Amino acid sequence: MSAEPLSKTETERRLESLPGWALEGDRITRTYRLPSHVAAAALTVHIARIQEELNHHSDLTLGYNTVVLSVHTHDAGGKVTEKDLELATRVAAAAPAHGAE
Ligand SMILES: C[C@H](O)[C@H](O)[C@H]1CNC2=NC(N)=NC(=O)C2=N1
Repeated sequence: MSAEPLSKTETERRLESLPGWALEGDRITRTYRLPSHVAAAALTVHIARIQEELNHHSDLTLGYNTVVLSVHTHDAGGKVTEKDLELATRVAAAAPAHGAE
């Protein structure tokens, strides 16, 4: 998978198919709200497994009933690449089963 930086325009176009995800500076971000703290913790573990599988890791913050992801590609100088979008797509597919919104 390409680790070439994507343009702001291209990134925002791709995020149109990822509801709730946003481009903030040079990162893509998403806040998930969960039914409980334990549900949020379980989603965090699930995301960690996906990140290990992809060998691509976000900053992942567990709150009372939230999970916040913020990610860019270090190997591309901290810019957004296809790898970030792949991670977002995988997380977006996994989150609903946890009751995430
Ligand atoms: C050596 C290892 O493959 C690299 O450090 C991986 C690990 N996880 C990563 N995560 C992110 N977000 N960007 C990277 O460039 C990256 N590189």
